[in-house]
Formats: sequence, structure tokens, C-alpha cells
Amino acid sequence: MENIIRIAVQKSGRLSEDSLRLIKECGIKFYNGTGKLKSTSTNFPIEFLYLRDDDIPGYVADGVADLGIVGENELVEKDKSVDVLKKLGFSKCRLSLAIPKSQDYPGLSYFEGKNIATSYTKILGDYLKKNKVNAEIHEISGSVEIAPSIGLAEGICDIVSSGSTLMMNGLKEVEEIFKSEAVLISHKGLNDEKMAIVEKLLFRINAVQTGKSNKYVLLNAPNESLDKIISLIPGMRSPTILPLAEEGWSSVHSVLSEDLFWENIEELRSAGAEGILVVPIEKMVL
Ligand SMILES: Nc1ncnc2c1ncn2[C@@H]1O[C@H](COP(=O)(O)OP(=O)(O)OP(=O)(O)O)[C@@H](O)[C@H]1O
Ligand SMILES: O=P(O)(O)OC[C@H]1O[C@H](OP(=O)(O)OP(=O)(O)O)[C@H](O)[C@@H]1O
Ligand SMILES: [Mg+2]
Repeated sequence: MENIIRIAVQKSGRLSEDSLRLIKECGIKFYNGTGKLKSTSTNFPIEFLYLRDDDIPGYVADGVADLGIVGENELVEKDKSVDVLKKLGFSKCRLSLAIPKSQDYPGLSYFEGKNIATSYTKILGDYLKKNKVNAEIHEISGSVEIAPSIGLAEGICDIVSSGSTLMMNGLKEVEEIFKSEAVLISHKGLNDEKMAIVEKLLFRINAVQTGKSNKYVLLNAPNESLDKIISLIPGMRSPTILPLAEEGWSSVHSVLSEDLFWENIEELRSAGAEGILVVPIEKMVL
């Protein structure tokens, strides 16, 4: 069936929940009961494959799946020929080198002639080559952080986010070698029918993501300070101004990024703004 696209998402794990949440926020309905490895949307021409994240780049490169959501770390490690359509802003982490916290760290020379345990042999190998460090790479597929304590390696290269797993295993992060977040990838050479559906999906993802990075702001302001306040919360085209029942006051409605709001909040208040409400936006189409 050409008029449907197939997207591979992680069946269970760190990417899974956020991937499925994003799809639902796009208004796409589907059933993903536990144990199901495939499901079809009831209101959008898309079907889902639920896979291990390691397998997603290969399925998309081979065209078994038209799209996939995977971490950049896995994508680069698997080195498959796919297109990256969009960074998705979740599952942010980094690939770092770590050593026992009792060890002094003079720099990358620490790793010269040593063993490093990792699940990411390609990324680590490229990094060591680029930095002219001769070290032995030990590939293990999980629980990498215990390698130094069981004498398997003098260092590791693994995913770090909060750093708590490193700490719990007596390790300290010494080099960050790769920053990663979830990305939407696509098979190269999708036909026009499939590309049309992909464009519709991207439109919805953009609307959801733009909404997430902006807030709807309402406030009350004395009319004499409206020009100053409007300059501080310019909105998409221009703020909406509504007269309050009380003479000399107006209600100002606008949209702006959360960062800009916090940068301007003090100036807004000193300009006389009060009753300031900040409301999340579900979707936003520019
Ligand atoms: N602690 C973390 N914080 C943020 N993102 C993470 C974290 N750990 C992993 N990720 C991201 O989520 C992806 C999947 O991680 P997960 O731990 O679920 O993989 P996995 O155990 O290999 O799962 P699978 O069984 O699907 O292979 C990683 O490739 C990475 O991009
Ligand atoms: O810096 P932190 O916040 O501690 O996160 C890093 C840990 O998260 C991931 O493991 P996860 O918890 O997903 O378990 P897993 O090893 O079974 O995938 C990753 O493999 C690291 O071990
Ligand atoms: Mg995996």
C-alpha cells in the first residue's frame, strides 16, 4: 500500500515514551498495547514498528521502515545511509569517557595503552584515532559502568545524562566526546506519495514543537504604559489589546518564548503590568 508510511520507534526504553507522546501530540491515534510489535493509526496514514533502538537505523536504511526515531548516538554508531529530517529535542544525553574517581586524570594521555569498555566502538574508535590515542577497545553491550571495578578496563565510554550511574559506580566523567538527542530519520529516496505524508507529519511536529517553545501571556496594564509593554511582549504579529471594565486599564494578550518572558518579567512589572498569566500552548502554526 503506497498511501501509507511506516515509522520505526523504540519498543521500550528511554526513547519509547517520548516518541509515542510526540506522535499523540500530533493528533495521531493508534493502539500500542504491550507485546504488540506493529500497529496502524486509525486517523493518519501511518503504521508503527516497535523495535530495539539499535535496529532502527538499519530498518530505515533498508527501506523496511520509511521513518524512524532514534538517538543520534545510535545513528552515528550504526553509520547507516539515511536522511536526518529533524532533531526532536528529547532523550538528550552525551557519550563520555569516564575513569575510576580515585585516578588522577592528566588528559587523554591517561588512555594511552589502556583498555576502554564501550558499546559504541565506532564513535570511540573514530575519536581515539582523531586524537592519536592508542587504546584497546572492549565492546560490551550493557552495564558498561562496572567494567573498571571488575578489572575489564581502565576506563569506559558510555552514555551520560545526570551522571548518577557513573557516581554510583565510582567513576568520574573526564571527556565528552559526542552530544546526542532523538532525531527523526527517513529512508533516502521516498516516493512522492510517501513524501507528501511525511510533509504532513513534519508540519504537525513543527506545530507541536513551536507551541512547546512559546507561551501565551495575558496581563493587565495601565493604558499609559501600553507602548512600553507591547515593546516587551511583541507577539507573533502584534499583541491583542482589550479594554478592561475599569477606566484607563487594558488587558494585553501575546505569545512569546519562555526565555524572552523571563528576560522581560521585571521590566513588565516595573512598567505597571499586573495579573500576569503564562499559559502553555499545545500547537502553534506560524
Ligand atoms: N540516561 C539517558 N538520558 C537520556 N537519553 C538516554 C539515556 N540513556 C539512553 N538515552 C538515549 O535513549 C536511547 C535508548 O536508550 P536505552 O537505554 O533505552 O537503550 P537500550 O537499552 O539499548 O534499549 P533497546 O532495548 O531498545 O536496545 C539511547 O541510544 C540514547 O540516545
Ligand atoms: O547519567 P545517568 O542519568 O545515570 O544516565 C546514564 C545511564 O542511562 C542509560 O542507562 P539506562 O538507565 O537507560 O539503563 P540501561 O543501561 O538498561 O539502558 C545509559 O546506559 C547509562 O547507563
Ligand atoms: Mg539499544
